[in-house]
Amino acid sequence: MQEIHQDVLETAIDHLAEKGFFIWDDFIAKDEVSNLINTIKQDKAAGEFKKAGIGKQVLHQVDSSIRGDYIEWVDRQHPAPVVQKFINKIDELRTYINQTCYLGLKDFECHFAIYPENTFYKKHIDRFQQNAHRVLSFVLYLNENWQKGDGGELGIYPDKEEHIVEPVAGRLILFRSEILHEVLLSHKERISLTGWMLDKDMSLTFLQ
Ligand SMILES: O=C(O)CCC(=O)C(=O)O
Ligand SMILES: [Fe+2]
Repeated sequence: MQEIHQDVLETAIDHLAEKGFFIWDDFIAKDEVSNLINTIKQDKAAGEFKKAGIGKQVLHQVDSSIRGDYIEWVDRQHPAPVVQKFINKIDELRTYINQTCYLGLKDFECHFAIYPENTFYKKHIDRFQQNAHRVLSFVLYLNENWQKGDGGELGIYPDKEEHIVEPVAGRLILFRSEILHEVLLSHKERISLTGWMLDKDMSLTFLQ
């Protein structure tokens, strides 16, 4: 491991196994947070964001009564070095989780998300028939100066317990994709980088 401290990795694994989720503050440095925010602003201005839908391919539909965010998928082709750095860190985490938990995580996918004022994402799970390969979900929040009353918290419900997670800049939440969760009504624009670790190499999906 180069970037990530061993202690926090071990704690993350323990929490994932015991509770199903782990909150990781300051996952990236402050200047990286600013760089990602600027990247989102530029990409938004360049028209890279599309209204997010539910379901994949032919079953894809846009329904604002379920989710109101706009997304841009990002991968290693994205030109911003800060995106590459984040992806490398997620990959390092994926490798470590595989070595310790044998989850067989082969790949990941991720997108930037913008929730405009007064939007939300209703209760759902990330692993379902059409997204059967999502094993772990992660969300990096990028809301500088987030304050109580701004809304847009993540509600996460493992075993009927309720946890409310504030979407503060630099915080990453990692959780098992079958856990019920929602984005509560956001009273301000809310930005994040959301992704999934997958038990399948997506470059091979044509074999499906
Ligand atoms: O942004 C969040 O807190 C969660 C987003 C989410 O649940 C999703 O995109 O599937
Ligand atoms: Fe989700």
